[in-house]
Amino acid sequence: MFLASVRNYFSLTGRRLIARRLSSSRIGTSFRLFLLAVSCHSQPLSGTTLRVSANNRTLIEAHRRLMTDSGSERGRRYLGQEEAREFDNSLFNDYKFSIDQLMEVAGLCVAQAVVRSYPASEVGVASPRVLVVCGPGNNGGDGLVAARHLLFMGYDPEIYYPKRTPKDIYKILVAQCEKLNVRFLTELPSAPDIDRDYHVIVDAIFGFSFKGAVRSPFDTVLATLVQCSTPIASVDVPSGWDVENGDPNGTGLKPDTLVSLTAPKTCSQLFTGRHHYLGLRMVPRELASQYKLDLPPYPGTDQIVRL
Ligand SMILES: NC(=O)C1=CN([C@@H]2O[C@H](COP(=O)(O)OP(=O)(O)OC[C@H]3O[C@@H](n4cnc5c(N)ncnc54)[C@H](O)[C@@H]3O)[C@@H](O)[C@H]2O)[C@H](O)CC1
Ligand SMILES: [K+]
Repeated sequence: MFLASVRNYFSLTGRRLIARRLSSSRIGTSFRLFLLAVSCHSQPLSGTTLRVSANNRTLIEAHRRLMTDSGSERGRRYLGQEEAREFDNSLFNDYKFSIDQLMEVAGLCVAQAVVRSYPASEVGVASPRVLVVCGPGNNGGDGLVAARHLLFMGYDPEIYYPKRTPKDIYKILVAQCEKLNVRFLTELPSAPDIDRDYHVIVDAIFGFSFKGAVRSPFDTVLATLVQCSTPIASVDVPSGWDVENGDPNGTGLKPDTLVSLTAPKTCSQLFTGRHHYLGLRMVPRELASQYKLDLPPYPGTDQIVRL
């Protein structure tokens, strides 16, 4: 009865990964996963009368154990925060890729994922309106590139970029967008205005270097975006999520689409949105095998693959 209710809840909320595990595993594991799921959702369990009175420490520990146990879901290996940084450094230092090259492909992948998830034919307008919210680091840079490609793909992007890091790479990306008449907003619209004016939000705020509590001005930015019902497409990591532990307090974004870059980060196992893609098809075979990455093959000449 207990497990049946839990299964019912997960099927209702579309938690496919966890539900799959719940139905196939031992009670101990099931209970652990149940704790994990509750820890990810502060809202009451709709449609059930379940109540769990475990303290946060227990939940976080359960969550951490899940992360450790399931690092190789379907033979794929996820990158933790430190590994993602090392992996990145190796692409730069050992393989001599430049940040401009990687960011260009990353942004192109994000634009492709947005168009694939929200095609104009389904959105119902010729040029779907996209709000691209950019953070201060390279995740934000991916967003600037994505906005430019979305424009060339016939979409209508606008950018909110409140904290501009004064580095040439970002200045050039901004200048390109400005020259192409992509509008930069000086203020983030309210959630109702976003829902009225945009069809998709691209979350390019934080990626794999995010750490600790969200600092200003992004605390208020996230607080607004979580209230939106417009679908969110997150770049690499849903903003507000811990790169490894996800969103145990339920305060981060809840994207509908996630575009993991190079390899999925550990927290992506907790993603429950409809579309999960892998992009940045520039991982050398030797590096993949060094990190024991079993990445899915990309179809044909595609830059993204659905996970
Ligand atoms: N090889 C690859 O996979 C590539 C990935 N790319 C993208 O780059 C990001 C990682 O970029 P990085 O600059 O290292 O970090 P972030 O963009 O995640 O953010 C750093 C930025 O954010 C600030 N910050 C960190 N924590 C907080 C906080 N709690 N509150 C407020 N601000 C915070 C920090 O100070 C920095 O300013 C990766 O995810 C991909 O999206 C590259 O584009 C290509 C190569
Ligand atoms: K992000």
